[in-house]
Amino acid sequence: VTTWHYHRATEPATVHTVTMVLMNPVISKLTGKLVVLASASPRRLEILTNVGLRFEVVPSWFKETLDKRLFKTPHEYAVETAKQKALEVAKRMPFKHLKTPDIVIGADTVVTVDGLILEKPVDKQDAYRMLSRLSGKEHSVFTGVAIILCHEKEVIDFYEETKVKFADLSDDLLWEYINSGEPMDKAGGYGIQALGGMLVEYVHGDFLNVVGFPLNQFCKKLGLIFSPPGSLTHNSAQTSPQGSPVDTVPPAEPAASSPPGSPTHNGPPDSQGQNIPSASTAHVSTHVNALKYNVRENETEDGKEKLSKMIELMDGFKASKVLFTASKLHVFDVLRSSKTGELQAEDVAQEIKASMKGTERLLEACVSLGLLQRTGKGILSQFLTLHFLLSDGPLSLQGYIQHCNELVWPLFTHLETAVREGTNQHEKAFGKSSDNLFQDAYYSRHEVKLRFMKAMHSIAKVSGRDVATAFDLSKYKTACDLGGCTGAMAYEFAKAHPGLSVTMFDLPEVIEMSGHFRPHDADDRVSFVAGDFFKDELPKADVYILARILHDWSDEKVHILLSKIAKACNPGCCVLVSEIFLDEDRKGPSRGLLQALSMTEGRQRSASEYSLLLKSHGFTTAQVKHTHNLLDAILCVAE
Ligand SMILES: O=c1[nH]cc([C@@H]2O[C@H](COP(=O)(O)OP(=O)(O)OP(=O)(O)O)[C@@H](O)[C@H]2O)c(=O)[nH]1
Repeated sequence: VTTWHYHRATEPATVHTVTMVLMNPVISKLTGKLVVLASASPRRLEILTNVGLRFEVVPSWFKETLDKRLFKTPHEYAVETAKQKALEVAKRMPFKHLKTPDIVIGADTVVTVDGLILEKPVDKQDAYRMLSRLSGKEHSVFTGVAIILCHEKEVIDFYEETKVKFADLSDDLLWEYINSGEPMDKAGGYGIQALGGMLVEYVHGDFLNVVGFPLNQFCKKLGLIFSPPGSLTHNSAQTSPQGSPVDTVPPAEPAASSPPGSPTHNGPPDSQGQNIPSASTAHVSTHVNALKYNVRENETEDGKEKLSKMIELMDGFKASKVLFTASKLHVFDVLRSSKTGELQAEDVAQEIKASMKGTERLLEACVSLGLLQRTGKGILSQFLTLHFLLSDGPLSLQGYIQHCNELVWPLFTHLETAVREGTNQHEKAFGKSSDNLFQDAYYSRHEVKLRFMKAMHSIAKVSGRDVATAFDLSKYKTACDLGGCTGAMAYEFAKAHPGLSVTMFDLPEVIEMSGHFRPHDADDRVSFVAGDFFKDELPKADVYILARILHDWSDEKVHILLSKIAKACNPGCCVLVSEIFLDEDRKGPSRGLLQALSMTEGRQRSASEYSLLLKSHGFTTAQVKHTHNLLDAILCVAE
């Protein structure tokens, strides 16, 4: 007994010392700072205490009630919840606790299976539902973590995914487990660290992430936050207790000028064989390391990846212009029209009336970008992308490609001024000022209007089916597609919903040209009405469709339009908004954020921003659909 006690008494101390030594470079960065864990989870407390972190616990009051449908992925939901938990504490502390923390850490753990997000069960039945769903299957556990740097007003967030497979579990076993009481405060209804471990066949990934806190990644992030690459202190990277690196600094190599055996930037090996920075070597060698790190960044895998990303970005505009030019010169149409679908470069040059040398270069560039395929010596054939690139055909993007070439490209050449002034550069790009972009620019001249309409038509054709089938509209009889341009979206809705008649409502100058785009098998349930949705009375309908409309307008204008729709709606009627939905943290998709750069008064919004705008006019969000096509969709029902 004595011996046992002796070990119990000394072992933790030994572990503690080693822990402190190993974690010191990362955890010691927090010494003297007020670190707050915004979590009531005893597991998180234990995990962080075990590595020697000193912190206060202030459980968050944030209710985990974010609308899961608004998130494209479960990890975005977990990260956003973690962020909200941490922010709530960061905001509350200066008032309630009369002190401002330096750092607040929030976390949220969820389990995902069969496309569902499982949190903590609300009762035993709920736990049974969760566990029986997990039985015999692999599921993912995501923990989102947010680190708030209160003084810098910065949020660093990340997530970790671990895959866990459950054995086949009998009902008896499940109930026995549920009656133990363990599932109730745990995501997915089990605690892998305790009895729940018996349910598990395998774990792929970070075990502690399942328990509630991805310690390894957290330490890496701390390393990055407090020792950014190239800074004078970042060389203190060591290994975590598990032996994995906790900093991004590549393994130390002796500097070229160092004599063999001389101390590296990490200092001499300590008694455990670990490199601990010594007070005398750390500072000097940091310079060497900082320099070495910068110079050699392109030699690491991570550095190479970043470099190739940079090159891709620098060349991005050339690639776009190759696509625009090949499309404008009808290269893809020419290839399609050849009997075999294959042509020699000289034949293409002749057909498109261009120089041999220039055509060859263009074709080679198209091959390198995956737009065309080379099948033999100098022979090019149509590639899979071709149906998007032809000037006609059901999925032609040509209209949109030419819109990008003729309208968006010139605007982007003035991006610097647009950024400086915060305005659209239409006047600079086209020599004409415009108060109303649609009236003054897009619809001013016949060919410009046609080009613009072709662009809208392309987008509606390519994304229309996914938008039209996003929700069950079978109980509705009539729809009105506001600003529906060529009617392509309206026809898609009519096709997808046999009981629906669709009115396409747009400006008279648009309606007069919509006949050009009428499909040969046009459905007579689609009708066209001319009017201005800001000024004129809206046609009566059960469903109002706003596809690619709201992003063009400020919140103020959106409110004007939505209040008109709300007036026209009876309870139960709905509004379907289809747009690119920004991620809730506005970190993407870049397609939406890049488009915003040439906007005038409009703005890109997230699904929850659209949801809020509609809510203020009495519409409750019923469903959100991320289509993975050009446009997403949200359906909101009038109360
Ligand atoms: O195997 C295990 N899986 C999960 C857990 C614990 O489950 C909860 C997850 O809930 P949440 O992230 O919402 O955190 P809370 O406990 O509610 O605390 P907050 O105050 O941070 O919201 C978490 O406690 C995990 O530790 C487990 O123990 N084992």
